[in-house]
Parts: sequence; structure tokens; C-alpha cells
Amino acid sequence: MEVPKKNFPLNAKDYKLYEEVGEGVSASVYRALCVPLNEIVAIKVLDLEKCNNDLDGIRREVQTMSLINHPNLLRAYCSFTTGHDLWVVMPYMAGGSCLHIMKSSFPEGFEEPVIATLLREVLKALIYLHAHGHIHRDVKAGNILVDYNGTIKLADFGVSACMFDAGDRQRSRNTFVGTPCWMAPEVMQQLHGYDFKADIWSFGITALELAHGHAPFSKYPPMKVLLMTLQNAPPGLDYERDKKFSKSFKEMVAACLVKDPKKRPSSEKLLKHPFFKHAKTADYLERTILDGLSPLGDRFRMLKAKEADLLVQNKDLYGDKDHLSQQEYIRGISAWNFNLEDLKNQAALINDYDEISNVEDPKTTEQQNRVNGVTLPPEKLSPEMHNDDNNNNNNHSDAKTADEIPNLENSLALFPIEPLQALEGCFDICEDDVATVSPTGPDENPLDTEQKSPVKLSPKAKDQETERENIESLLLKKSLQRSIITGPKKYMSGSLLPDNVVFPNKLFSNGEREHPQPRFRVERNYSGPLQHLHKNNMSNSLSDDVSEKPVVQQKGRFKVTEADISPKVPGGMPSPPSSTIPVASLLPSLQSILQHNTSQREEILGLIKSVEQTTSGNHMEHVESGNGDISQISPTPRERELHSQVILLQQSVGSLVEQLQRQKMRNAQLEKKVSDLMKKNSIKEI
Ligand SMILES: Nc1ncnc2c1ncn2[C@@H]1O[C@H](COP(=O)(O)OP(=O)(O)OP(=O)(O)O)[C@@H](O)[C@H]1O
Repeated sequence: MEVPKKNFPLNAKDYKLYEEVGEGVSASVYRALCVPLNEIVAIKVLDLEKCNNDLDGIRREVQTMSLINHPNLLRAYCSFTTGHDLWVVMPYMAGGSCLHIMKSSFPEGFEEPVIATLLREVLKALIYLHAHGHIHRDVKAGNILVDYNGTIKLADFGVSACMFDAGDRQRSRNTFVGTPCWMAPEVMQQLHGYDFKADIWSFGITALELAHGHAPFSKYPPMKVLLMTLQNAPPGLDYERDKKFSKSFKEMVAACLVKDPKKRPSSEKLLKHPFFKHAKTADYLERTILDGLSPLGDRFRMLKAKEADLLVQNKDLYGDKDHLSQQEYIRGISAWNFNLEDLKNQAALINDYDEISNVEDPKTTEQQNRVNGVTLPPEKLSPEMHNDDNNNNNNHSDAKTADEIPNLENSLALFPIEPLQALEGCFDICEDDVATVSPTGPDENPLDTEQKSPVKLSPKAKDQETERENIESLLLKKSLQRSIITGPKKYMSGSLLPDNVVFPNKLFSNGEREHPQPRFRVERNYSGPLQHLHKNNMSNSLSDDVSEKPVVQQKGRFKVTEADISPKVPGGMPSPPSSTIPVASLLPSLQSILQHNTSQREEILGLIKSVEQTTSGNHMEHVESGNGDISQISPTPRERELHSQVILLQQSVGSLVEQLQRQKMRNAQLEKKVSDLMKKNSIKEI
């Protein structure tokens, strides 16, 4: 088919490394000469120490790379280790990546015939991969390589997961597969796994990237990108702003960027789209995009210097790590190491400025919300987001129009919990996931891959999924409760949640939840496993009178008041003893408190159980109705009734939990006093 098989030597001394032409997280790519064959090659040098927790993964993927045989896929000639490094020898693609070409000469993106030509080749590569049971998972301009003669190869398949690892186990567990701007919503969510269609989404994003010179949302930090991808209508080509592009291009992009993967075409079907009739031959690319380009090594050096300059400038400006990493991302450094802590920090940043926007006039805020359903001040909106709005109205069958308030509310109901759930679900997904996809033989029609079994979830992921399902029901409940609230709305953390709505907490990777931020946040609260069931400001709970008292310390949602520090025990229990009371007289009080706690605990557990049963029942109904997109569901009367029950149960649980918390605190204080007294007594005895 392609290049006849040559025997590339497996020894570093047979290669002469020249200049560096590319860089990833743990790999650098060099132009090199294979001395015995007198052939210019590219060598990707992987630092195995940085991938030391996934050597098998690397080996397996490099093997796959060697077995691949398609003119539009970058295959490995051979690979071998030398010292701590793994060398992967590949064909040298003298034009570099489409991203590099755009950065150097086409910052505003390519012309349509160029895009059609590039994408058709990529699509052929995807058809081959999908037919062989592979999901690329990282389709983007940075991985579309162009040779000196305009031939195109899709690179970097499979090894991406190990390359994103930074070395230690924890980081690798918290690592995403793919790059957020290009990542399909279902990959972020991990609700039901994902399949080949994830590549079709990335393909659509890549089309936009090639059209504009950057991917949608690329100027935002990863966490924000996740939120936008999940919450906003899919991005697309705008009828106004993108006038220069044809209707068929717009339609092709819209077909790829449908949130429901089942509604996206397969790669093979997509190739039949009229847009690809505009595709030309390789020499057209040679003439249009390669002509006049300086050698790849020079371009790479220049881009690197430019990026280093920007980094220095940003360091001077902001002087902190978070800004630097965000800037790196904004400039399009393709490989990004995702760390849970970074993402949490970014989530906190997002809430911060959403809070600012929320103190404004609700009307203004609602207007701001109308752009894509996320509370953002206008200056934070990218042109794509404005586009999206237009697209919603023009382009997408499944998109929400700006004035559809119920839909907007549904969308907001998921914010900001679902993206964090999504983050949780993205953990522990590794190369093995790909291996679990049942491969289709080359003879099978890839069009039939529409219903292919999704990637299997690990047992942990399954648990997470169950938890997510429960949360989904709670989210529905939230949107229901909101719909019956009248009068001016209060806002918190970017959603349209009134203060008296039960607010299920955000999920983190360890299965614990983070508490929603109070309006004037002091610090996050990670204490106590039962706290995730707390409600916010329940009208009929004990918290009401507590909230009136001067706040001594505010932690997360919980306020510790002076009253709590010198508590009066409810239910006619005696006030805490003074130090003059003998220790023995405290025991009945303590026993009674303990008993009280135990019975409350049982009550709570019972309530949790019934909440879970109710919510999982609801979820099943949704699943059976075949509607996986929570934001699109309008509850039936039966569901409403169940949701109301859930709300009531939640309220009781929340109230009980708060009481329990208070009791716990008092217990602790009493215990302390007891031990003080005991100490005193023992000193006296001595
Ligand atoms: N065979 C090649 N010929 C020329 N340039 C190459 C070749 N392979 C890779 N490059 C360049 O090196 C860059 C980094 O390579 P590669 O994509 O394999 O690394 P990575 O760490 O996997 O990065 P990422 O996953 O972010 O794309 C590419 O974006 C491309 O510009």
C-alpha cells in the first residue's frame, strides 16, 4: 500500500539527531537521519521516567503504531529504548502540524477548499481506525501532520494517555484522555462511556479550529472549557460571522457537533457529506499552505521563542502559577497535564467571578445568561459563544434558543455540579479502556458502529456512575423546585438557584462532595462524611435561629456561632456542666446524647435509602424513555410527585444532619470538659 517495508535499525548509533521539530509533555520530536538507509526520519524521544507507571501501555501503543498501515496515519517504522528514553522512528513530515502552519502563516485559519482537503484525509484515517476498533481520542490540528508534498497523516493515536502522565501515580489517575477543547461531552461526562463518535465530535471541533485558527473556547482554562462544552449549545460556524464559508461546510460541522453521540454520523457516513466534494489533491495543499514556509525546525524554534516570551510577560504580569498554566493553554500548547487540584482551583476561580456577576441586577444577569445558558459577563464571552447563540437559532436541531427560559433553566440546573461530576468520571480511564472496545473487523461496515458497545467502566467508575445517577435526579428536583419560586431570584455560584433550594454538593474524585460556596466564602469545607447531605438555609430547621446569631467562624456552608460554643442542649437536656460538677454526673447526659445521635443516625440512614430508591427509580424511568440528556427532560406528573418527595426527604435529612452536627459539636465540648475534669481529679488525687 504505502512505503515498502524497510528494515530500520534498532540502535541509536545508527541515527543522527538534528534539530528539534516538535515537543509534547514527555516527548520531543527531532528530525534525524537514519544513517544506514540514508533516509530522513522523525524520531520521537519519550522520557520513560516520566511515563514510568505505564510502560506496558507505551509498549502496546507503539506496537499498534507499527502495525497500522494506512496512508493517512503516521506509523512507526520501529522503536527501541536507549538509556531512559524510548525512541520511536517515524516518517518525517516536513510541513509539521496544521497547528504549526496556522500559527506561522494562517493565524485566522485556512480557506474552505484547504480545510475540505485536510479533513477528507483525516476522515479516511478515522474510517480505518474505527473499522479496526480504535478510537483516536485526540483529533486536533496539532495532530494533523503535513508532508513536504501536501500529503496528510493523522498522528499521535493511542499513546496520548501515557504521554499526558507526569510520572507519579496520583497524577496519572487524575489525567484526562484527550484535550478539553476537542473533547466530546460524553468523554467529559463518562456517564455511559463513549465510542467512536467521540472522534466525530473532535473532528467537528478541528474543523472549526482550521476555519478560525483556534478551537472554540481555546482562550479559557480547561475547567471553564469543560463547563462550556457541557452546558452550552454546541459551537458551530456562524451564519453571519462565517459568511465566507459554504452552507455545506456549516452543515457538516453541525452534523458532527451534536451533543448526543448517537445522532452524529459515523466517519464513513460523514465522508459522503457534500462538503468533501470541495476537497482537492495533495499538490493543492503544497501550493497553498506549504509554499514559502521556512524549514520546520526554524518555525518550531521561532514559535518556542515566542511562547517563552509570552510566558515571561505573563509571569511579570501575574507572577503566579495558575495564570501561567492558563496562558500556556490559551496559546495552544497542545499537551496539557490535567491535575485534579488545578481543576479544583479553576473551579473556584469560575465561581468567584460568577459570584461577582450574580450580585448585579437579576435582569441584567438573566440577559447575560441568555448567551448559552451560563452566567458570564459580556466581556468574558468569546466570539464563538456569540456565534453559538446564533447557531442555536439557526443551525442546530438540538440546540436551545436564547429565549427558551425553561430550557435555559434546565441547563442551569446542571451547573455547576455536572461538570465536576464529569471530572470525577474522567479519572482512572486509561488505555485499557480502548482495549475493551470490541474491535470491528475491517470487513464490517463502519456505518454499523453507531451502536457499538461503549468503553467499559472500571468498578470504581461504575460506583461513580451510580452516584451520578442519584445526583441527576437531585438536579431534576432542583430545576423543579426553581420553577415554583416566584419573586426576584437570588443567585449563587453562577446558577439560578434561590437560597432555599437544596443544593446537592459537587463531586470530587474521591467520591466526597464539595459543599457549595456560601455567598461570602471563607474557605471550603471538607469535613464530615455526612455533611454532603446538608441543605442550604432551611426555613424550618434549627439553622434559622442560629443564622441570626453573630458568626464566630464560617466554614463552607456551616456557621459556628457563639451560641454553639456555649450550647443549650435541645430536648430538655441539661446545660453543659461547669467544672464544679462531678464527672460521674455527666455520664447520663453523655449517654442520652449518644442515644439521641444513634437514633438520628438510623433515621438519616433510612431517609438516605428512601431518597436513593426514589432517585434511582426516577433515573430508570429516564433511561427507559431513551432520553440520556438530562437537560432535555421535562418531568412527568409522576416524576414531579417523586421529586417533591425527594425534596421533602432531603429537607428532613438536611435538618437532621444539622441537628446531628450540633450534637456532635456539643459532644466534643462535653468530652473535652470531662477529660479536663478527669485531669483535675487525677491531679487532686495525686
Ligand atoms: N513525524 C513527524 N514529523 C514532523 N513533526 C512531527 C512528527 N511527529 C510529531 N511532530 C511534531 O511534534 C509535535 C509533538 O509530537 P506529538 O504530537 O507526537 O507529541 P505529544 O507529546 O503526543 O503531543 P500532543 O499529544 O499534544 O499532540 C507535533 O505536534 C508535531 O508538530
